Amino acid sequence: MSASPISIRGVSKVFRTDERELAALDGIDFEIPSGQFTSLLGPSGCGKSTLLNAVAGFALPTSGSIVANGTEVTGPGPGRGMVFQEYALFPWMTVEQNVAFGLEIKGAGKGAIEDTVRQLLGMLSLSDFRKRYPKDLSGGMRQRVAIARVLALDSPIMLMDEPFGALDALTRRNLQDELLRIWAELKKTIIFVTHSIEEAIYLADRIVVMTYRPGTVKRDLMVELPRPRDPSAPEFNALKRELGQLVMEEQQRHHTDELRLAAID
Ligand SMILES: Nc1ncnc2c1ncn2[C@@H]1O[C@H](COP(=O)(O)OP(=O)(O)OP(=O)(O)O)[C@@H](O)[C@H]1O
Repeated sequence: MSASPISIRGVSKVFRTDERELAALDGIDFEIPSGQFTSLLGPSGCGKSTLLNAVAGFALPTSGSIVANGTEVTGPGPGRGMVFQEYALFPWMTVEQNVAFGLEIKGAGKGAIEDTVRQLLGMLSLSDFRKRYPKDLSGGMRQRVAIARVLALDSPIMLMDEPFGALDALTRRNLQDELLRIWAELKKTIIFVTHSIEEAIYLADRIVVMTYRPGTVKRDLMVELPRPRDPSAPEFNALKRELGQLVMEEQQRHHTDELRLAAID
């Protein structure tokens, strides 16, 4: 694999509706090296999901280009797996059927599918739940299945859009720890969208802070704290304050913009 499995080059995105044009992203430009855990951080409306969807190939940029695994992104592809906040599981399938689904579509053999599913269910502590249906699982368990399902495809790139946003604090921390363990073991390149500053610092090698509309890169910094990270450590809190200031500036712009739009309506 090349040193930069993801290159984002001059990416802009404009949404056009009948009434107006909305510039969601403007001139985003950065490279993500292999195996890096990058977090996109920013308040609501700064284009985090839009950028992630562009890398996934779900909604392409208006201008600029994205190269993933050496190939220009022109649509979704097996080299990039996506985990959403909403679990996106098939409700009529059991846990093991959900995890096996992508492998069946790929045409993998029965034995290979069984081996992979067994290994992933073990890795995510889901073995005892393999015959259950999503409705009989907690939110945290469902999100484990969603992660296992993406891992089954063996994509070198994992894209995660606020995957733990709907979970309670304890479950969230458990899954963050699991994700770090899996990331270290499988050496995935991850882009993780969050609006939680603490989550970004806890997880990421690198944090890209985005500006409110149009989304641009406001700050791009490496998190040098050793792992496992301690959210009560002074260095952790110093970084939290620094990032909090940056995010708050953008939140303020969001607020001002909303007031301006309300005045126009
Ligand atoms: N399909 C669309 N059509 C029109 N506008 C859109 C569309 N998708 C997103 N937008 C707008 O683009 C901007 C960026 O949205 P996006 O969802 O990427 O932000 P975000 O940072 O991920 O926010 P959140 O954390 O709330 O999901 C927002 O103003 C949003 O309303």
